[in-house]
Amino acid sequence: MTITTTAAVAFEGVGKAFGPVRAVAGLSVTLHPGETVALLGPNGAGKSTTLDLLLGLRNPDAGRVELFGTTPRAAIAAGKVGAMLQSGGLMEGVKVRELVRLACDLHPRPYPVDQVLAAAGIAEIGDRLVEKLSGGQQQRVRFALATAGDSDLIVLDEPTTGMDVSARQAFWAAMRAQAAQGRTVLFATHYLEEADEVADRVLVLHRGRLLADGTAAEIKARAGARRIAFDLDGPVPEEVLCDLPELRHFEVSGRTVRMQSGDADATVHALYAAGLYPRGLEVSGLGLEQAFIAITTAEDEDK
Ligand SMILES: Nc1ncnc2c1ncn2[C@@H]1O[C@H](COP(=O)(O)OP(=O)(O)OP(=O)(O)O)[C@@H](O)[C@H]1O
Repeated sequence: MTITTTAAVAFEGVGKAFGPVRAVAGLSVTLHPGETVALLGPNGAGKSTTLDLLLGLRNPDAGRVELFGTTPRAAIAAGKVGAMLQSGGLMEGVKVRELVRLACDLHPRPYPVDQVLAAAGIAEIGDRLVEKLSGGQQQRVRFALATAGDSDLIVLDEPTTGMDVSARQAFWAAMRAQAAQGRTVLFATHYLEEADEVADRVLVLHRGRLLADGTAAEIKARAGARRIAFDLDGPVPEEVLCDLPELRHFEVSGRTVRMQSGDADATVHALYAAGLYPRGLEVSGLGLEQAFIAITTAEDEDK
């Protein structure tokens, strides 16, 4: 892979181990300016380690990380990157406005404090002490710190943890406004619906490796499977269901059967051939969440 100076983020063969655990293993990926990218993966997939490497908070054991054609540290020193990390505690004993003002003062190309507070939806709580805020409000303050100036790349590690549904929606509206200004946005999430709704591109990480890279629609298609649901009039003969061709998974609830199949036509045909008469038959594509489970499960079975 050639690293070009136009890439916002370039990982080339990056590895990071903690003792025997390979947190990130041979990761190569390029993010282009203006993309909104979700980094999706289960617990321990390597998302936070990837973001730490990207921000220069850890050094890779192997490979190279570049932001805008330079080292993470240089890019950060130049104010090109705003980050909202999962763990970082907020300074105590200061008011929201004071903390945001400090972040603005530290940024080479700061925005006015009031603008930052308003964009993050915390203008009304500027006079509150940071430690008195709810978890969701603290997340907004972290977001304000990440967007205190004119950065080209915004990195967010599970930014909506602790937010309720309406706070989440408001947060993503603010984030979209940032992306609409041409910034590159990279966020780690467990929430598949967020990746589906917010990101132009989804990177699926599992055991430190990149399992899939594409639009949410491509990831769903890549999982290949279709969802089949129907009711049966009589008792459900699970032994017959087990033998259906291409079946990946099924669950029975009362007389309702839900299954995933690699070839819905073959599975449904075999259902009829086995003498079963499904009622209310529905065949549909997988949601992103099911696609994600299908991809990561297939990977585990290959081991
Ligand atoms: N400082 C560390 N020391 C030892 N092992 C670590 C350290 N940091 C991460 N790991 C391990 O590396 C792997 C990847 O962890 P990482 O935190 O990057 O995953 P994650 O995808 O962010 O998970 P989560 O969604 O739970 O935050 C895990 O197995 C984790 O236990």
